[in-house]
Amino acid sequence: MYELSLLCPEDRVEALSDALDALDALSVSVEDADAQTEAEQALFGEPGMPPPKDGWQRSRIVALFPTEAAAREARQLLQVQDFFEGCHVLGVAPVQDQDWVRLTQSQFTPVDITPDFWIVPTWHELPPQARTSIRLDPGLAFGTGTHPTTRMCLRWIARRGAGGAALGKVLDYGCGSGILAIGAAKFGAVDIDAVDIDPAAVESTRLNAQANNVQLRAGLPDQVAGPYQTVLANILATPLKVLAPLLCSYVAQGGHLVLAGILERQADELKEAYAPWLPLQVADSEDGWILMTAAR
Ligand SMILES: C[S@@+](CC[C@H](N)C(=O)[O-])C[C@H]1O[C@@H](n2cnc3c(N)ncnc32)[C@H](O)[C@@H]1O
Repeated sequence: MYELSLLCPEDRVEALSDALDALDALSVSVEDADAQTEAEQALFGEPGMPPPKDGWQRSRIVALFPTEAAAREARQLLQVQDFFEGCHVLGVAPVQDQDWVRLTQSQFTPVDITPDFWIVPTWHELPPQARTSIRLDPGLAFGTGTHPTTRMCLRWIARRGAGGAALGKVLDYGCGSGILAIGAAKFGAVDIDAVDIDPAAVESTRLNAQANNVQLRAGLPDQVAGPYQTVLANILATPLKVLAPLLCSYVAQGGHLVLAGILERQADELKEAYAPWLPLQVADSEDGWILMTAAR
């Protein structure tokens, strides 16, 4: 296979990508041409905040073609179009044949949450020390066990569950892949709701629960039926602040609220936002992220 690489300004990305699709490119990918340089700019802000930028200043577009002739023909056709003004051809080059499945799989290896609790992709053997495990492959929804926010929530679940304290009825609010809900089931919870605003996450949670022989109810947030002994929410600081009264109202007497997706510097604003309902405390930290918990 051959790849045609182009450099273009922000306002040409869509036209060029559409044209490459129309020219039967097998795939088209768009990258920040200034990534890892002084000129790199943030593109996404937190949900609820204005995005810092609509698109990258300069993008590198890479289109894959089955033959060199097809890649060169696409280059020639594009160069004479009006919308190509301001764009540049970086080159046409062969792509090394690789075992892409093996390459992708090699990037996802078993992850330890505690010495004996592991997240393991289905194509890997279970590590011998994994007394408890979640089988999970990377998919459309967030939550593979590698992100510090997910890991801290799982550690909290494992500590509490392994310590003999019942997790009781559990709510995983913003379930993504369902990893926290499945983790709670692995540590003894039997009555579990897992909800997300993203239908793809709900579907992913259902499939991952099935693959792990776990019973839970996955759905949209309107299916929440509290109160719960354990409320888990790994979202981000801004939505967590907006959700404060709602999430606190779901926590049963004697229950626990566990929040992640919060940066160290955001601890005070979260404490303040939750103070009318529950006294949040920092319970764990990893790589600049913190876990905040409260008991009712
Ligand atoms: C960071 S992911 C966490 C996924 C998983 N629970 C974990 O810990 O890895 C956050 C999830 O929250 C969902 N989400 C964001 N805002 C939400 C809201 N207001 N209500 C419910 N879910 C929300 C997103 O769709 C996403 O799947």
